Amino acid sequence: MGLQVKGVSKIFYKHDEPFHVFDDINLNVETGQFVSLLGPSGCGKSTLLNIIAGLEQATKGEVVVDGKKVEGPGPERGVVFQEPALMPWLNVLENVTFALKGMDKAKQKEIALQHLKLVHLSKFIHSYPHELSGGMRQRVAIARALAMNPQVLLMDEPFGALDEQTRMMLHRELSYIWMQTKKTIVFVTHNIREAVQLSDRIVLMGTRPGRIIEEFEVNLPRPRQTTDPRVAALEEQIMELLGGEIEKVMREEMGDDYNSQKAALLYGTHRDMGSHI
Ligand SMILES: Nc1ncnc2c1ncn2[C@@H]1O[C@H](COP(=O)(O)OP(=O)(O)OP(=O)(O)O)[C@@H](O)[C@H]1O
Repeated sequence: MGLQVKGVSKIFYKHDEPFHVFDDINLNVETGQFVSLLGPSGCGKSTLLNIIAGLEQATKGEVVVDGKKVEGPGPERGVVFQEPALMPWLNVLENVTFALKGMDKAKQKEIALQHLKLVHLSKFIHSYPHELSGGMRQRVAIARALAMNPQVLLMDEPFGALDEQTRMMLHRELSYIWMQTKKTIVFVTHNIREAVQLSDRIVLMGTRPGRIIEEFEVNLPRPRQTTDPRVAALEEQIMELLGGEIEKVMREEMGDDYNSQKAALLYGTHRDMGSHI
């Protein structure tokens, strides 16, 4: 199931003043594609994802999923957020079956177990969220979203709060799940390495005003190795493009305190200094 973002603009009102997040965003995501929205803080990635999810309304334009205009959330679009939002009083299995309410109980259990197996949590179905690591909790959230069998999975920095090792492990798991399930995935991140590891296509967003600056097709075999010179070259190319955008955000946030050399040291805005934006 593909989706189209057609001429979407968003204005928020802050203290009665209009704030233009972005204007006239156009994006076409094909069925089964893994597309990352990558850009600096505040460029509107989450807002765009929320509009696709139907959790936020576009000020102008529309989103069309499988030929139908999005008017609100729908079962064909599953969402995974940075915080897994599990119910602490339910165990892992119940957290997933809860999402399948209305279905026959035995069927609920069968589907939940099948998806918990997919994220390698079969041994933990009776554990409670507080007994799990952050990575495991996020895998439950992914299983819960997939159990509802959405054709489109919308992910908003799902691994943003996890340590590097867990994040890398989940990258491999998500790639595997994507290959197994053939879902269409839209994935928000501000991490260049993550976008390059996972995506078929990277949509680079800039800020002030929010817009799409560039798109990259990533035709590299999976799993992608960071040591692969083609991976490194693409990361470098993206960092080059985004350096100016990040500086723009920092200048705005820091005002007179902004100093480009210090910013490079502190936040790695210089092109040789890391891939995290
Ligand atoms: N409900 C809201 N009301 C007012 N302003 C908002 C609201 N939601 C987001 N914004 C503003 O819209 C802009 C875009 O926010 P958004 O969260 O979409 O950016 P982002 O690119 O996802 O950033 P980050 O990577 O930091 O999460 C920001 O300036 C933010 O302050």
